[in-house]
Amino acid sequence: MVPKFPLTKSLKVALIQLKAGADKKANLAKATSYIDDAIKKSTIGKLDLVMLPECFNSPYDVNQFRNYAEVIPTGDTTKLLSETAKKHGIYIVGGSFPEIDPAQGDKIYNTSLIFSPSGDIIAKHRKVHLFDIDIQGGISFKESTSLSAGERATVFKLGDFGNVGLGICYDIRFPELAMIASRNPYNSFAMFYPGAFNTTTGPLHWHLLARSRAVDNEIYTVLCSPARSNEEGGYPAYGHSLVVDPYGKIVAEAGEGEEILYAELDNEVLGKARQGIPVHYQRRFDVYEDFVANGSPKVGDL
Ligand SMILES: NC(=O)CCC(=O)C(=O)O
Repeated sequence: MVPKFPLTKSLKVALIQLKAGADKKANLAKATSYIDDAIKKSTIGKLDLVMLPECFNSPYDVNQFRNYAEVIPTGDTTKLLSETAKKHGIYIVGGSFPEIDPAQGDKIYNTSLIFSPSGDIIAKHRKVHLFDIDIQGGISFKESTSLSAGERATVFKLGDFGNVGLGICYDIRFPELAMIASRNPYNSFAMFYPGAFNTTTGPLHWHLLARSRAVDNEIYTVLCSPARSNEEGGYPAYGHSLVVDPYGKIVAEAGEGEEILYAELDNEVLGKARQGIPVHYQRRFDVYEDFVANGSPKVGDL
């Protein structure tokens, strides 16, 4: 008998691995056209959710974020994603895009929005850990030169399916966000990460991190990347959008180009993983602290 676990029914998803260019209008048109196509051509039956990658409406470039930034909820990107979710009656994980917040002195954030099938925003996550790295002979990137960091973890209710945690790309390197989302009282069944790893760090850690967060927490991890760009001087996104199950097994993986990736998050698999290998219930909080229940992590959805 499979006990009752946090994913109440299977969730059918499509991940849109697309390449964004300099023209914002064209990026938005491409995203909606891919969403329409994903729904029309679904190979797994009726979809519940469609996900976009990190920075899908702009180049991934610290010098460009301010030029593409929009106020939420009045900006074009928010309006378009809301209309698209409503038109199709589907959840949308709106990748991420640069947000400008006039209430915070015009600070810019790397922000992800989740839309319900009626077009309402049900969650908003501002990237908590900014991507500041410098690998000799590899890649240097410093998001903090133009972006500000979010101040809280994000967990939201995905209708009847259950709870989900949300992070953006570099956030996946910090196990705490997934740990917070998967433990009581949040008890999420998945972490969603729009993310743009690159050709240096992707081969090193993309799969390892997705599988680690999945197996540590016995949850699904869902990572949606931009397609690889071969433009001179552009950010070399890794591609390989990925869905990993609670055993740490890859259930779907994209290549490097533009692609729609379909996957089903199976509630029975999640139940069986937790039943068969019950680490989820064997933690020794008498030996080490349950920092999620006893501490007070900052968690929100909007
Ligand atoms: N967009 C990002 O946060 C990139 C993160 C990344 O590539 C990494 O290695 O971490």
